[in-house]
Amino acid sequence: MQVLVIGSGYVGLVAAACFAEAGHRILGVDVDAAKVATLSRGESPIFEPGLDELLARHLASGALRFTTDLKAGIADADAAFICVGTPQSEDGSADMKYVLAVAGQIGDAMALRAKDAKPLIVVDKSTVPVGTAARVHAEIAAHTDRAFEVVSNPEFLREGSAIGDFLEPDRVVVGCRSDHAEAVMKGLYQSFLDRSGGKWFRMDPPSAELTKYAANAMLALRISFINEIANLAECVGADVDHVKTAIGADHRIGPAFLNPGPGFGGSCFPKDLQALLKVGREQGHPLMTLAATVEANRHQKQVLLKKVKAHFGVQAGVPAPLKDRRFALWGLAFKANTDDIRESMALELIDGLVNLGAEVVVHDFAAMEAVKAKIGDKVRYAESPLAACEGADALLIATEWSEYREADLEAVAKALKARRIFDGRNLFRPEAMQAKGWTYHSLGRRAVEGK
Ligand SMILES: NC(=O)c1ccc[n+]([C@@H]2O[C@H](COP(=O)([O-])OP(=O)(O)OC[C@H]3O[C@@H](n4cnc5c(N)ncnc54)[C@H](O)[C@@H]3O)[C@@H](O)[C@H]2O)c1
Ligand SMILES: O=c1ccn([C@@H]2O[C@H](COP(=O)(O)OP(=O)(O)O[C@H]3O[C@H](CO)[C@@H](O)[C@H](O)[C@H]3O)[C@@H](O)[C@H]2O)c(=O)[nH]1
Repeated sequence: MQVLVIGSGYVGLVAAACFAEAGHRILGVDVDAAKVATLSRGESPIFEPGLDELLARHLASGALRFTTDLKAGIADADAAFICVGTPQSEDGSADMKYVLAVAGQIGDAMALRAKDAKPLIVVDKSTVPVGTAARVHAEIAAHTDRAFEVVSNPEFLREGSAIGDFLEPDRVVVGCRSDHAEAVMKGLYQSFLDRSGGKWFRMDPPSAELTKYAANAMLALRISFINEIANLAECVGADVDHVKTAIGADHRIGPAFLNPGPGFGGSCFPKDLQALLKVGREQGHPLMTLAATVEANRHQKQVLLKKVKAHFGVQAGVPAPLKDRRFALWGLAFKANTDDIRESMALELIDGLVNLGAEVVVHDFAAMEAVKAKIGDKVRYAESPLAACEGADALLIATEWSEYREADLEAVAKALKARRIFDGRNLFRPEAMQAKGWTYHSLGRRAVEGK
């Protein structure tokens, strides 16, 4: 099949590369000429494991090309995927300006299609509020009388494991109203489902649109829930590792997405939750569990800083109480295996420490450049995890890169001023740390004090 993929960000690039992998001919489109030039040279503008290889292979074979001009591929396209951003507006709602702009551009370009061409399947893959398929339809129809149908096909990939998620999906959700649209979508996805054993769900477009928000809301709710249980576990002397393993063994609950952390971040949960809350308010149906999820996460993003403040005896009203302290911070990305720092808790932690007068030396395996561009010399940047620890009063861990878990802690201890770790990802067990003389604070397990 011939496919236009409009928007070459995390979702568009992964979709383009994976559809090419499935044997389709893909034209990736982006308004950002610099990004298109980078991609056309075979370089990926984002860090996503496995993406570089797929891009290189399919650019070389000619199955995948990039352009700034969507007209270049519209005449022969079977489907056109909209994968542009839907950022949060000031009132919390999803900003639809990029999606509707693309709809207008598709409408204009439709004149290049033959009058008797099969209907173009316009696929909305961006995360959008219920009713968007109808809005996109109206926008395109205002520009053309050529045949088309708008389909909602929400994307569930996670950054950091996006290629695997796309090639082997748990499920594909397609909101459409015709068998022709369903057949085109099956043609694109069937080989992935054959490989993963994933499920195919055809439904109406509004249900597909709501499914995306409901999935993210449920996942975020689980995280806020386990974070609250972790915080409570500390108060009552329980260990959240035992609790999460035991509740996760109930097949109705399941073990995934029950890891306490320093507050969820990223480009999706925070904005999608706000967008769904806004829809609830507009409908006169406030979503109470979701509001609590967001509030619990706001609190959670402060938990690690609170532990640091308590340990170092920071008192309210004392100016720059940490002015003689230096902290090493491992992890800047909102989670491991990505360079994305959108809504990363690490940035809030840096703000909190710097406001208290502390010096912060940071390390990350992929997100250093993004942080440098955002906050410049507010912190110092270390070339290695060990270098970050040199002369620091404590090590703070915000992102669960596996290399951190496997670090040589004896070398870390030599670099630090004291054996002291505040771990926002529970990378180590408290007993093991205590046996080696560490002061070790983590989430939902007892804190241990070294000698
Ligand atoms: N990032 C994720 O993990 C993820 C996962 C599932 C769904 N989503 C959703 O997918 C959508 C895209 O997210 P993303 O993270 O890929 O965004 P992104 O910001 O990384 O990429 C969007 C791209 O669209 C381009 N663009 C904007 N207007 C354009 C136009 N008129 N024509 C062509 N290109 C245009 C931008 O230049 C940019 O490269 C959002 O709605 C998001 O919520 C994201
Ligand atoms: O047990 C867990 C799992 C995740 N997180 C945090 O939750 C956030 C989101 O993580 P994750 O969901 O893995 O990353 P995203 O790439 O943001 O993916 C989410 O958002 C995407 C965009 O909508 C969806 O497509 C995905 O299905 C959905 O998982 C991150 O801060 C994680 O550190 C935890 O704290 N504990």
